[in-house]
Amino acid sequence: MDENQPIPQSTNSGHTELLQAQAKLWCHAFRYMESMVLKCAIDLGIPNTIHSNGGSVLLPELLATLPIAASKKPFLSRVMRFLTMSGIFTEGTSVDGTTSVYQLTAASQLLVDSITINNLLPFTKGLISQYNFRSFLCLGEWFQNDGDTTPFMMAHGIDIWDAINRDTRLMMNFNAALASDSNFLVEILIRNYTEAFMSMRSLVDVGGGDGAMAKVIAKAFPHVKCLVLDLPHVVHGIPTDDLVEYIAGDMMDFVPPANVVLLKSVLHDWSDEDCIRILKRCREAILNGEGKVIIIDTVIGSLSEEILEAQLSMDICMMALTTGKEREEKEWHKIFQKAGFTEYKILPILGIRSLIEVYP
Ligand SMILES: C[S@@+](CC[C@H](N)C(=O)[O-])C[C@H]1O[C@@H](n2cnc3c(N)ncnc32)[C@H](O)[C@@H]1O
Ligand SMILES: C/C=C\c1ccc(O)c(OC)c1
Repeated sequence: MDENQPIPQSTNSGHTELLQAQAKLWCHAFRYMESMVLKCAIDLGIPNTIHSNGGSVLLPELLATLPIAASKKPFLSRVMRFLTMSGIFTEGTSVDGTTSVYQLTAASQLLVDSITINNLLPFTKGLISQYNFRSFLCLGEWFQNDGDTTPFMMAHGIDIWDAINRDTRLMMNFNAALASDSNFLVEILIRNYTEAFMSMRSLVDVGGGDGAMAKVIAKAFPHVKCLVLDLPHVVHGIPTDDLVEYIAGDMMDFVPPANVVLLKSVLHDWSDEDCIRILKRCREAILNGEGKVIIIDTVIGSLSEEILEAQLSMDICMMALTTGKEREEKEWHKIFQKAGFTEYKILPILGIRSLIEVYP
């Protein structure tokens, strides 16, 4: 056969569309393979290995470096082929034409653990954790249930915040996951939102976790007094820090006073009623009514298909794990009004997320 001839497709069977629909169905039902095989690559340390090898690795080098059993070596190229198809790696042929050479893509560069900046490995691991998978398996049953529960609670017997409270490992992984996301976004913020930081006097990061974002802000803008409010078991596990002050408390009851009140990835964990309650506390915290609330969360809608898919996927994730949701602008507008705020401005400067300034 002539090597340059494409393999003939079944074009005249009269069943092309039907067979394409079958392929679509296989792909859809198999979408979790993208998660599972990515998890496999992370477990084996493949992104780190390619990075430490100078960004490019030959298959035999990869096989020699990774912790894999001799009998499993013939299987690795299939994992790499799959992840190349889904945009995690690129695959080419070595100069001498005898073997494959793999490189990182922009996406897998974010999974390199040795880089402290732009390292989304902890967050990605969090997304593909067993806690999540088990919750998603309960989604159908949850819909048939009238009780006041979440798929996470059905799977694990307790809600996500209690689970984090009881399981130290989960708390460390969860805090590290969110901290990596915050570190990623705050670097973009200090470059693109500089003037706003310059004019701040004090900032309280409500539900600020281990203080990752507050610490970067305090370092970049030393004139801003930074506070972090989180639940007692989160705050008590954190070593004290000269840059930020940690306050243990419940944001439903009290938010310490500040010029700017920050809520990142917090409101999407909660129902509209809970968000209104949290926002009322935040509004009361703004010193002399001079300042604002800054929300970093998703406003559903994007011209980028990939960003929209990420937003709607995180919405399902919030449905499975929490009592929250991702919101469209009109839903945000309603809760701001009900919490007593007058105006807001959406700055779509953070990809999947937006920065929303809300004025008292
Ligand atoms: C999704 S995490 C976001 C963490 C951080 N803002 C970030 O984006 O990196 C939600 C945070 O809210 C905290 N939280 C949950 N309930 C809270 C409450 N009632 N009062 C204060 N913090 C709370 C959790 O402990 C957790 O750190
Ligand atoms: C790490 C995986 C899950 C997760 C859970 C709750 C959140 O609010 C969240 O915000 C981005 C992510």
